[in-house]
Amino acid sequence: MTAPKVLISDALSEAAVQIFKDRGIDVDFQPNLGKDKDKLAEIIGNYDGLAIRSATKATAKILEKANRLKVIGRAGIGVDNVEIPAATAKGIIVMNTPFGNSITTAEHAITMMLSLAREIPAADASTQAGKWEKNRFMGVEITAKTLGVIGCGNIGSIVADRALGLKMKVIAFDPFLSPERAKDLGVEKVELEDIFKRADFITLHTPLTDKTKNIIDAAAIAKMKKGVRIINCARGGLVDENALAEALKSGHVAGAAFDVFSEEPATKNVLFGLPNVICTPHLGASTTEAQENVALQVAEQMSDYLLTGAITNAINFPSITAEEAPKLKPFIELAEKLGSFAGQLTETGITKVTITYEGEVAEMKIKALTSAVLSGLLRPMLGDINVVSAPVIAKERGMVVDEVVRAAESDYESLITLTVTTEKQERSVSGTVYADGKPRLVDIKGIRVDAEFGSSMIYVTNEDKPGFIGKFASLLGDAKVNIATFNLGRHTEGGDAIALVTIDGPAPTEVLEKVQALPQVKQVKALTF
Ligand SMILES: NC(=O)C1=CN([C@@H]2O[C@H](COP(=O)(O)OP(=O)(O)OC[C@H]3O[C@@H](n4cnc5c(N)ncnc54)[C@H](O)[C@@H]3O)[C@@H](O)[C@H]2O)C=CC1
Ligand SMILES: O=C(O)C(=O)COP(=O)(O)O
Repeated sequence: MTAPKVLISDALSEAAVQIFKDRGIDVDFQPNLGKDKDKLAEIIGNYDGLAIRSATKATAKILEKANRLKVIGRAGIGVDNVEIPAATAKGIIVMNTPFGNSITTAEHAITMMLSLAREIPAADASTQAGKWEKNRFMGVEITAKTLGVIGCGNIGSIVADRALGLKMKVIAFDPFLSPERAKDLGVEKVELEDIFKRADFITLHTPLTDKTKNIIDAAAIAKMKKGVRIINCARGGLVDENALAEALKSGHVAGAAFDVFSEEPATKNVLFGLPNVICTPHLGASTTEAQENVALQVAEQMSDYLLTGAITNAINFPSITAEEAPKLKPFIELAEKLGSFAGQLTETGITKVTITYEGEVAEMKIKALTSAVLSGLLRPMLGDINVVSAPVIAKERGMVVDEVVRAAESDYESLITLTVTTEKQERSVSGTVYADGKPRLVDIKGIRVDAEFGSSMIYVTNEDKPGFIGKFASLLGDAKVNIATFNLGRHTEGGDAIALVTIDGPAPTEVLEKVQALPQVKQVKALTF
C-alpha cells in the first residue's frame, strides 16, 4: 500500500507534522495555502487527507476537485468553513477536535470580559502614549454582577465555572441544557428574554445556525439593561454588528469585546474605533497549549482513519474505534453487498428498509453497517452514493429505515437480513461472514443458498422443473461464458427456485435474453459486485 498523503493548509502546530510522519503518512505542510483558494483547488486532488483550522474554506467548488480525499480534519471546533453536505456527498469524513481548545477559548472570553470592565486596552494605549489619564478611566466591578451565557455547552460551561469563581451570578440560556446540568454547574437556567433583561454582561457561546444568526439584534439590544457589555468569542454573525454599533454610539451598550466577525479576516468593521470596543483577530483558540492539543488530536484521528478505518469525532459518520474497525470491516463489506444485491433487483421506489442484525454482529456498530447497507442499496438507482451520504439521501427520499437487533436464532454466529419493501413487493436477503472473512449470501427470499459474491453474476428465479439447469448451462457454454461457481436453491420440490452463478467476465445481453426465454424462467438479472 502506498502511504496516504495529507495536506496541512493552515497554521497548525508542527506537532501535527511529526505525528503524521511517525505514523508513516506523507505530509505537505503549507500553512498559508488555505487562503489561496485557486491554488488549493489545483492541488487538492493529490491528497487523501486535509488538515485545517478556520482559514481554509473547504467549499463545494474545492471539494469537487478532491477526488482522492477521504478525510478533512479540523484542528479546532467550528466546522462552518467546511461545506458538510458537499463533503458527505463525496464520502469524505469530516472530523473535529471538540474539546482541545475549549478551556483556552473560555479563558479568552473571561479575559475579554475583565478587559471590558476596566478598559484595559484603551488605558494601556493612553498610558504608553505618556498621557496618564487617571480620571478618564472608571471601571466597573464584576463581583455580584450578572453574567448571561447564551449557549452553555463545552465552552459556555467553562466560562460559567470561571465566572462563578469570580463571584458573579451566572444565568444561562441554552435549550439543550438540562435542569440537572444547570444545577451541577451552579447556573440558573433561564429564557433568552431573561438574559436580555437581567444581565450586566452577556457572552455568546453557540454555533452559528439559522436559529442563532443575529440572536442579538436591535430588538434584543433594546430589551437589555442600559450599560450592558457584550462579549462574542463564538462566531461572527451571532450579533448584528450594525445594531450594536448604534447602541454603542448611543451609550445604551457600554462596551463590546469581539474576537469573531461577520466577515473574516476583518480588516474593516463597523465596530472598529467605537468607544469601549475591544477586538482580537479570532484568537480564541490561540494558545500554545490549545494549538498543541488540537494538532496532536487531529493528526492522530486522521492517521487512525487513513490507516485503520477507525473514526473519532466525525460530524458526518458514527464513531468506530481502532479495536472495532478490523472486526467491522468484513461486515461492512457484507452489508454493502447485501444492499447492492437487493438494490440491483429493485426496480420500483423503496418505501421501507428493515435490517435485522442477529448474533455477534448485533453487538457491533449498527449505524455504520446500516449506512453500508443503504449505500449498496441506493447506488444502483442513484449512482453517486457512498456510506457517508447514504443515510442522508435515504431520509431525504422519505424511506423508513428500521434496525432490529437480536440474539442469534439461526445456525450462524452472525447474520444480517435485509428486507426491502417497495410499492409492489417485499424482498429479503440474508448474509454472513465466515471465519475466512469473506461475505456469503445464505438466504434469498426464504430460499437457502451458500454463495460468495462474485464480481459478475447471473441471478435467475425459476420454477423447479426438470430440464432447466441443463439448458441454462448449455446457453452459457454455447456463448463461451465460463462458469466459476454455480449455486441452486428451492423452496419446495416443484416450487420457486433460484440459480446464482458467478461467471468470468460480463454477462452478454443475448445470453440473458435466451435464458429469459426458457419456459421455467421467471426473471433473469446480471449482477455485479
Ligand atoms: N473564537 C474562537 O477561536 C473559538 C470559537 N469557538 C466557537 O465557540 C462556539 C461554542 O463552542 P462549544 O462550546 O465547543 O460548542 P458546544 O456544541 O459544546 O456548545 C454549543 C452550545 O450552544 C447551544 N445552542 C445551540 N443552539 C442554541 C440556541 N439557539 N440558543 C442557545 N443555545 C444554543 C447548544 O445546545 C450547545 O450546548 C462554537 O461556535 C465554536 O465554533 C470554538 C473554539 C474557538
Ligand atoms: O475551533 C474553533 O471553532 C475556532 O474558531 C478556532 O479557530 P482557529 O483554529 O483559531 O482558526
